[in-house]
Order: sequence, then structure tokens, then C-alpha cells
Amino acid sequence: MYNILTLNKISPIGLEKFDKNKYSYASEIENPDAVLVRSASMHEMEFSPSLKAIARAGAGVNNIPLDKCSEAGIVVFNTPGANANAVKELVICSLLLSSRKIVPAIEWAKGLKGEGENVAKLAEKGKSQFVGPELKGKKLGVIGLGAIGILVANAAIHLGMEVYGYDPYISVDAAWGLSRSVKHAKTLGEVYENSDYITIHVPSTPETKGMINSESIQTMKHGVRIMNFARGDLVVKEDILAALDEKAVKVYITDFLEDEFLDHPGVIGLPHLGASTPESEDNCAVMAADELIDFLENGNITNSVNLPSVSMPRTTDTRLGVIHRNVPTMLTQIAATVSAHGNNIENMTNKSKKDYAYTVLDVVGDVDKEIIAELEKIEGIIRVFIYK
Ligand SMILES: NC(=O)C1=CN([C@@H]2O[C@H](COP(=O)(O)OP(=O)(O)OC[C@H]3O[C@@H](n4cnc5c(N)ncnc54)[C@H](O)[C@@H]3O)[C@@H](O)[C@H]2O)C=CC1
Ligand SMILES: O=C(O)C(=O)COP(=O)(O)O
Repeated sequence: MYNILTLNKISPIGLEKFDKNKYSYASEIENPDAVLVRSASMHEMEFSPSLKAIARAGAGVNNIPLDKCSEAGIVVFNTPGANANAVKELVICSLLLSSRKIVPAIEWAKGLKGEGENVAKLAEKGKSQFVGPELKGKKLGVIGLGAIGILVANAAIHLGMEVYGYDPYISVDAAWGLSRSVKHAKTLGEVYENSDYITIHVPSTPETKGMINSESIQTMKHGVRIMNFARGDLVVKEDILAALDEKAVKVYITDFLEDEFLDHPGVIGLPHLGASTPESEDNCAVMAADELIDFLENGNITNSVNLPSVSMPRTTDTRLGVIHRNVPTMLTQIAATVSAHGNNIENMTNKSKKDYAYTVLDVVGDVDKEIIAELEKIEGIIRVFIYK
């Protein structure tokens, strides 16, 4: 039996993927083999030695201690693109909210309650205070052209906006998916200088944290509207509040709430709703469950953020999965150890990702615990899994 610990509400459609004869899952479970998580922070968690994998049903993995996981041989997965459409739709909604004063207009309209026959007349009289510009013809800067950024950029082109896209690490697949009408901004400065609206779609990393700050805001157009559906810490809270007070930033729409935002007239705050659609929750949970099942049962890795993708059809009854450092002589030492025990290696594959690598070996014959112990003693080998 495999034990799956769930740390957030995970869509039942994903959980149903786990065969009840082989898996138990619960929000409290002893010795988990794997964790299924959304946004819950795992930074302070103690990991049981039984833990082999963590699947983030979503995109951002800043709630997971990646270095600690890599050093413990825990594979961390996410579900690229599975919730991107949900975020795109809310960003498009936010572009409109930031322009057309929809939220204050709705609040004001509620105040007409009790005016009876005069409501329509009062509405016509009062509406001029809620005039706001159209999106068509305006310039939108999209920072980060991954699963979400591309969808937002392409949708904004269809709304008649002039779109500047910035992503120095754009993947080939993403570049293929981007509308040819999106202008290629070569620097962030180009985005800041030109944009009437800016939307951020990058992960929170040491490079991106605090990227929206007093200095960067100074280079933006006066009265720029900023959307942040990526992570709260990409924007320096004190700096955005000061810029809003000075009207340098007209509106800040964020999915990440802070106490100071709640009553600020320039902020529209949402309670991290970007991915909260049934469709996204299902997509993410199904993808995360599939990734865990294929890893726990076959040692195949797809969509890991700390280890390479390695998938090989099973060709023998016994498989070894070896997580090791990306250094010379690992493969020769692994092969020599397995061969010394008389096990023929029928098929083997190896891939690396930055400092780490993963090797899968389909071997003939039974593999005894001794081989595992011997392999784990080799310097550079972090963890060995056996699949039968
Ligand atoms: N509000 C919500 O509910 C959600 C928020 N998110 C957040 O949005 C982020 C992006 O999500 P996806 O588009 O699905 O991820 P993704 O991994 O497909 O795209 C991220 C893009 O950012 C680019 N990038 C990285 N560093 C950059 C930098 N310094 N400058 C410019 N571009 C850079 C990458 O090259 C990549 O193309 C996630 O990391 C997560 O933090 C994601 C889903 C839901
Ligand atoms: O996928 C992401 O990065 C998100 O921020 C979505 O978070 P959630 O799964 O809705 O808690």
C-alpha cells in the first residue's frame, strides 16, 4: 500500500485516480510515500524518511523547500499549464476592473436601494463619476511568457491591445504558441516605458522577488495599472502603496492580500482566486495524481521541478531508480555495482537537471537489499528506489 498525504483540498476527480487496492489517502496519514499539495507552506514541515515525492497540484512551488527535497531524494512535481486558462480569464477580468471602475460603481449602485422610482434617474445622473478608458489601442506589458503569460498576451491582442512581451528564458514551445503580433521586449525597461497596463506572470525566485519597487515604478508611465496574479512578494508592498498614494500607479490588482491593501482605494484585492475554478482544480489534481502514480509504481518522472524528466517503458520485472549528483563516474559505478551482483542491465536511461541526475535501470533477476545498501554508500548517490 502507498500512503498519500493531502495538505489542501484536492479535487476528488484526481483522488479517484488512486486505486483503492493500492493507495490510501487522507489529510492525516502516517509515513506518507507522497504528498499532494496546493498552496500550503511546507517550509517548516518535517519530512518522514518514507517520503519519496511531492506533487504540487498547480504551478508555483515557492511553498516547497526544493533544496531540502533534492538533498533528501524527494522528487517534486508540479502541473504545468493545468490552471493557466483560469488565471488568464481572471487577468482579462482584472484589466477591465482596473479600467472601468466596475467595483466602485457596483458599490455605489447598491447605495441607491430604497430610492424606488428614482433609481434609474439617479443612476443616469451619477454615472459620470465612473468613466474609465477602453482597453482597445492601449499598451499591455506581459512579464513572463509561460503557460499563463502567453494566454494573456494572445487574448489581449484579440481585445485590440498593443502587447509587449518580456521573457529572457522563454521556452521554444511557448514561443511557438505566442501570437506574432506580440512585440518582443528585449528589456524590462522597454516594458516599463511603454505600458499603460502591466501584468506579471513569473515565478517567485531570488531574481524576481521585489522586481516591482520604487525604482522600477519610477521608470513606468505615470498612472500605470498593475496586475499581480503571480506572487505577492514580487511587488514591494511599501513601494506600491507609496506609488498609489502619489498616483504614479493608478490601480494595483492583486491576488495576494495584505492588511494595508484591504481599505486602500487604489487596490483591488482578491483572495488568491486565480486557479479557483472547477476545471483547473480537476486538471491540476488529475495531472498531479498521474505523475505520482507513474513515479511510485514505475519510477518514471514527468514534470519534476528538481529532477529531470525520465520515462522508460518497463522491460523487466525489476527496476532501480537512482537519484544522484550530476558528477563524473556515477553511471560506471552504478552499472559496476549492479553487474557485480550478477544482474544483467537490460535497459538503462539517464538524464540530468542542474546539479542532480536520475538513472533508471531495468535489470534481470531479483535485486537484493545488499545492492541498494552498496549503491547508497557510493559518494554522490542520494537515494535508490526499487520497483518490482
Ligand atoms: N494566482 C494564482 O492562483 C496562480 C498563480 N500562479 C503563479 O504564476 C506563475 C507563472 O505560472 P505559469 O505561467 O503557469 O508558469 P510557467 O513556468 O509556465 O511560466 C513562467 C515563465 O516565467 C518566465 N520567467 C522566469 N523568470 C523570469 C524573469 N526573471 N523575467 C521574465 N520571465 C521570467 C519563465 O521563462 C517562464 O516562461 C507561477 O509560478 C505562480 O507563482 C500560477 C497559477 C495560479
Ligand atoms: O498554481 C499556482 O501557482 C497557484 O497559485 C494556485 O494556487 P492554489 O492551487 O489555488 O492554492
